[in-house]
Amino acid sequence: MIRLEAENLSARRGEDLIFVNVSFRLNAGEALVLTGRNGSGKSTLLRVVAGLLRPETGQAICVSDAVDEPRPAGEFSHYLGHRNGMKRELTVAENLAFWKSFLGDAIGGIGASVEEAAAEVGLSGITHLPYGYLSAGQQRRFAMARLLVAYRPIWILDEPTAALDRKADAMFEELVRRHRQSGGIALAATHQPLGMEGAQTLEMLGFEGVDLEYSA
Ligand SMILES: Nc1ncnc2c1ncn2[C@@H]1O[C@H](COP(=O)(O)OP(=O)(O)OP(=O)(O)O)[C@@H](O)[C@H]1O
Repeated sequence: MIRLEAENLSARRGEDLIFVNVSFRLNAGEALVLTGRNGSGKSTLLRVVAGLLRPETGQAICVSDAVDEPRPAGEFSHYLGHRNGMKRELTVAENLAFWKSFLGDAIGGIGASVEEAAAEVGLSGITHLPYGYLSAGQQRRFAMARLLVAYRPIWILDEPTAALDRKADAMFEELVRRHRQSGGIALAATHQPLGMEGAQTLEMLGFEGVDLEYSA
């Protein structure tokens, strides 16, 4: 079992403090949806929790039965941002194999094979193609398959289904639902339902104020 704890996070971009005093706690199977207007700091907060940006104050940690001491949350996290993070000239299989070995499995689980992950995102049989040959929707689906090839209990998702069709939305919603059912945690900035039933919400208020409405 794992738990994600964010304590007193604040972050700066350039000169500006984007948010302050953000704290939340998510247990295994739980989810948090970030809302707020454009520029309010949703992406920034997700990147801080993922360990991609250094917070100005505070920390995001993962507490796991499998490790003695709390670890930075980023070590247990997948981050799916706006970019797909795949090389166009490599095949899908090469891209996913790269991520599988680069990310490795976090303690507590084992990632799917490349072909299993392709099947999960509904795209079996085309992993031999160069990534750049695929449609935008297919490319996005394979970016989602990255979440499956390496085991990470925390999924950090920045508008993951923007520009996807309804069927792909439903597919991804199901992946997130299953991830949570097996004890995973999901953290997302999204306007879609995304398998986030029962999620907590956190409204980012940006510069307008430092108080954050936090509702369970
Ligand atoms: N690399 C950067 N350098 C300086 N400022 C930045 C940088 N990236 C983002 N910002 C600023 O930080 C603020 C928060 O941006 P962020 O992308 O976190 O917002 P958001 O809530 O995710 O917005 P959106 O809904 O448009 O995706 C914005 O004012 C933005 O201009």
